[in-house]
Amino acid sequence: MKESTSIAIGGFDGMHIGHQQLFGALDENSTIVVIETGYANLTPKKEREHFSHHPIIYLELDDIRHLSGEEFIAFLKEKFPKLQKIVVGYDFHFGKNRKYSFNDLKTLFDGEVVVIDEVTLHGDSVHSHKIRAKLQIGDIEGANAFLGHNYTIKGRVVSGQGIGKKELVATINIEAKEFLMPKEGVYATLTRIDDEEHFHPSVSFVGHRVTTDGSFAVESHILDGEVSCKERARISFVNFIRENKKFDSLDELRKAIKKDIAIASKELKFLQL
Ligand SMILES: Cc1cc2nc3c(=O)[nH]c(=O)nc-3n(C[C@H](O)[C@H](O)[C@H](O)COP(=O)(O)O)c2cc1C
Ligand SMILES: Nc1ncnc2c1ncn2[C@@H]1O[C@H](COP(=O)(O)OP(=O)(O)OP(=O)(O)O)[C@@H](O)[C@H]1O
Repeated sequence: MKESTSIAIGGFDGMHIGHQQLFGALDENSTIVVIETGYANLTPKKEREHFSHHPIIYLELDDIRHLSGEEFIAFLKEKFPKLQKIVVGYDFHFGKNRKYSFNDLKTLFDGEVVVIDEVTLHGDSVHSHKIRAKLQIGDIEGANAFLGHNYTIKGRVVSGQGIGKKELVATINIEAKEFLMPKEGVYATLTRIDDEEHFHPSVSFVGHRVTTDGSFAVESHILDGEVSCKERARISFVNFIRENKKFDSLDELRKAIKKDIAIASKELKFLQL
């Protein structure tokens, strides 16, 4: 990283299509500089690394927020002694009270400053907070279009209530607390098990199990056969199927799940897995 000649700077939660435009302006020898606010929940921690081949360093916002424009540039030049190019977006701000913009970067930095124009989709400006809002209303397709990839969460496997396999369908239950949970309900998903390389077609439930014990669960039923998942799974959201619902009996829930499986199978049939 010390050798990097170009950097892109930002929060980069989601690594969405706007962020990707910035990465496209980087050179071979480059680093993505993530400013961690503590709010990243689309691609928390190192999850961002799945969405770029450029190396990433993480800076805590609290460690740099007090810096003046000059101090910020000096800080970057110390970290990247060969720095020639800084890439930021049209709305990038930094320093005390977010007082400095790309114009200040241009004045203060003696190299090239590339400013990426606003990236929009269907006239709507693409931003991480809008992706969060879409996920929270179950608009998976909208969120995925902004992301440029399927919204994916990862977690370690936890044990469920133990009635799924006996009374309903077998599910992998995961705990994925660092990630934003989409709206409660049932989704057509793709699930990756442990270190397998491929994703299985699946149907997943996110929400409080209001029909049974009321506890919160994220669980995935694999559609292409019985599997065993030991440690962790990734769930990639493709489509919203229906809202979470309280059923009067397990039998009714079983019937609803059967329908969910049919819908998910149909939705996922045309996807290249
Ligand atoms: C496709 C699917 C849809 C589900 N829909 C609902 C639902 O609408 N309401 C509900 O209370 N639980 C729903 N569940 C969760 C079940 O209640 C849960 O699988 C069951 O309680 C067994 O949990 P266990 O795996 O922890 O044993 C759904 C589960 C799946 C796999
Ligand atoms: N739609 C966009 N078009 C061009 N540049 C963008 C866009 N969104 C973000 N950027 C740039 O990407 C970098 C990272 O920005 P940031 O992490 O604030 O993303 P964001 O999507 O705007 O997040 P939030 O919604 O939380 O403000 C910044 O340099 C920013 O200017």
